[in-house]
Amino acid sequence: MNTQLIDGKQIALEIKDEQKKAAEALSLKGVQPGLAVILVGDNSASKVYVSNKKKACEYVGIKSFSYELPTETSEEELLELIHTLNHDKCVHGILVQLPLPKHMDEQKVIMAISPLKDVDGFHPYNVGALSIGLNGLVSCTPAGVIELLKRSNVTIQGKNCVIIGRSNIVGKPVSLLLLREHGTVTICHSKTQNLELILQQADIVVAAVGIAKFIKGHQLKEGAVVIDVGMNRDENGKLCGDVDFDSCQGIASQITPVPGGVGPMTIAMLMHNCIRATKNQEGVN
Ligand SMILES: NC(=O)C1=CN([C@@H]2O[C@H](COP(=O)(O)OP(=O)(O)OC[C@H]3O[C@@H](n4cnc5c(N)ncnc54)[C@H](OP(=O)(O)O)[C@@H]3O)[C@@H](O)[C@H]2O)C=CC1
Ligand SMILES: Nc1nc(=O)c2c([nH]1)NC[C@@H]1CN(c3ccc(C(=O)N[C@@H](CCC(=O)O)C(=O)O)cc3)C=[N+]21
Repeated sequence: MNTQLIDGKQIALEIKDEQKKAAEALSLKGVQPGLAVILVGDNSASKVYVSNKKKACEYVGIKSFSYELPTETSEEELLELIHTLNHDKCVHGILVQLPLPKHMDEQKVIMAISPLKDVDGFHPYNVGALSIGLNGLVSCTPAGVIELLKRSNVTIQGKNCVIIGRSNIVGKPVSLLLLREHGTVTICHSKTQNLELILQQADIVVAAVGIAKFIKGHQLKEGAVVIDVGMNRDENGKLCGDVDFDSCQGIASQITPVPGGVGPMTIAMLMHNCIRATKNQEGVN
């Protein structure tokens, strides 16, 4: 079997180009999309993501408003800032980079964001909308996984989809989206028994475990499509996924690399969500 690479960087670029066109069309109507990104504390990984998001905004034509707050910021101050941004007409999207410092209640902070501006799709309103099939804002990484599959001509309907991981930000929403696309969905987690047996049945595998090279090629069914959400460091400090990429060669039919797979799609879908949120709030198409 000849294993094909799913080029997330390239597909993300296509999506950013589509959003750039949409932003130009909005500009002709006198509308400039705006995204506020809030970073609390100085997590170095978070800083990289935040700077990637700013670059993407510049490329697409979204005005970005950046707030870098010290670790000691109180929860009340952060809630106050979110409140102000909720009412700011120039801001159509609000993203609070996670994780937050330990003294803050993440759920409380997320719930303070207006669901209309919740471009991360983390607010319970948007999570609920997804679970009952309403058209809310969908979380960026899960939405990116679906776009990768669709744009690589992978059929989801009727296929056995195995998701490894059940977190609120990846595993669970990916499962709901695959179900919405008529996949037959199995969600695995740390208490799952016989993971190997389940994996052998999978036509589509989505790995969101957070363990470097957790899944090996010999565990897959011949021809499986593999989407690797993981972002880990290997023993040499090199960025790697949850899937042992090399051992999947010749077994998987298609696979995403890390880096260059799901990561760039997360940013592209954030741009997509910002444009959508802007259109909704401005009442334009
Ligand atoms: N590319 C991107 O844009 C993004 C990448 N990521 C990356 O994706 C990965 C997952 O992230 P996230 O969902 O936040 O991680 P979490 O740590 O929140 O969740 C990990 C999930 O994996 C499950 N798990 C852990 N060990 C095993 C095991 N031995 N067998 C089966 N399941 C197991 C856990 O099960 P249980 O629930 O039982 O504990 C849990 O549901 C990370 O590497 C993260 O860095 C995350 C977000 C965005
Ligand atoms: N509120 C919030 N929303 C998020 O969407 C969010 C978050 N918090 N906290 C952290 C995670 C992680 N995340 C990534 C974004 C881009 C890449 C990305 O661009 N990755 C590149 C490589 C980047 C590098 O070289 O380090 C790639 O995979 O090719 C990865 C991971 C968004 N997250």
